[in-house]
Amino acid sequence: MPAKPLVARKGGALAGTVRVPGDKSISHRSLMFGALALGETRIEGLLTGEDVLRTADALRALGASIERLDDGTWRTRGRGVGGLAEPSRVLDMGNSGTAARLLMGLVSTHPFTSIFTGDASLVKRPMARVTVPLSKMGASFVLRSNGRLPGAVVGTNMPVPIEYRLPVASAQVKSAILLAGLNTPGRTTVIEAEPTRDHTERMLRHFGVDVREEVLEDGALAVSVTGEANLTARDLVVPSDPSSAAFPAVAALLCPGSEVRLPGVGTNTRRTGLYETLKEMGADIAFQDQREEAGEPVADLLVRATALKGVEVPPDRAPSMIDEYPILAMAAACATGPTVMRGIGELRVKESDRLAMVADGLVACGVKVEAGEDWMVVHGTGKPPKGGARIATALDHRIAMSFLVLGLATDEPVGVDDGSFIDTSFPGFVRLMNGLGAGIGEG
Ligand SMILES: O=C(O)C1=C[C@@H](OP(=O)(O)O)[C@@H](O)[C@H](O)C1
Ligand SMILES: C=C(OP(=O)(O)O)C(=O)O
Repeated sequence: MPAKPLVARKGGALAGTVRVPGDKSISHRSLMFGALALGETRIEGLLTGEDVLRTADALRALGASIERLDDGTWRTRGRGVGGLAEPSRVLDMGNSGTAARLLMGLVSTHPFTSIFTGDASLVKRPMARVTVPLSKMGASFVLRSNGRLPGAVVGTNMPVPIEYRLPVASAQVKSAILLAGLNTPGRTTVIEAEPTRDHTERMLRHFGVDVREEVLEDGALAVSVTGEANLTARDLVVPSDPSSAAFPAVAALLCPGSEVRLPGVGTNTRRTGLYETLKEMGADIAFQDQREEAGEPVADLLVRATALKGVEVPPDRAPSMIDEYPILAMAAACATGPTVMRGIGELRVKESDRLAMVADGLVACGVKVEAGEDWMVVHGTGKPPKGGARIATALDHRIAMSFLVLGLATDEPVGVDDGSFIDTSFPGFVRLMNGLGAGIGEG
């Protein structure tokens, strides 16, 4: 893919109503569970970002039927739990950690071999976090010596259920194990000390699977599925992605006079830590017409420009806003006083080392930042920083979008070296932002 440099310039207020694309986490799972269900599943609002298209392609290689219909909805015809077939080609998961880790879980309890790879970002990300528990269930793995892809999954024909306590807060690891557990006799349990996004659990229930949750004595949550489960095809509606909505929302907060409405955004509390934090910073954000669609809560967001103040983000909030720290840091850079973020070491193993990329990029824009292994403090001065930098994005969509949002508020423009990866999670980002009045262009 050729690099696509983009630049954001300060303009007037942002105004209007825009629907941001479907939730990425829910979209991946819609296709995966549709591929496991018996019967036909219709999916409305599926994200057609590159990451989700990789999942669709891999599931086709595993024998599922997945089609996009003329009306924009998607239809899957599943193979039943345990019914996937050995792929005759390498499964290239592109930029997507979620696709790679969840599908590695899924195929690990199917008796065949699959080979996984990814792009220059994905092949740097740790995979032992899934291969360790999945090995305990009986699968074998051949990864590079540093525990990275490319690698092969040799699925087991005699899977054993496990009880596994997550060493890192990760919905991807939890979901990989639960997916493996679907084709495993007996009960597979994942214990999480800090609750992570629960889209897998909610969607499995929507498809008729008995998912149990129990709070343990130490406060941890045990989530379990009983295997050799049957998924019954059910229609799905994918809400707009709160992680994508964060970009126009923060842009509206930072550009004086703005008022932006974002309808149908997912408001699952395991995802809304950013919004809670922004409200603590004083943000004028209203959640209107709160309702439920296909097992997930949604609301219309109304965001008005606000002068923000720095806050200390509680570390136990990190799982509910893990992808939102880059955009929070942009808001923090314009706020009055320091914003303290702790317990964010996981940012170092995302599409890029997001902690370093955010800190370096903000410094280049004239912001004072302190950072350590798993923490960062952004010192805002109460007005937008000077800007005037070109930011390296290292194949990371959220770094690109975050700095473009900052550039809408800074005196001098902010550019990114490559915006092409924005399409992995937020196709149409530039058009949508410019439709609200933003000035993002090529260059
Ligand atoms: O389960 C998911 O859909 C995701 C979980 C998170 O990753 P981790 O599980 O690695 O924290 C998040 O960063 C990612 O964007 C999507
Ligand atoms: C971390 C992310 O995604 P993934 O892990 O699926 O690559 C993200 O979208 O910010």
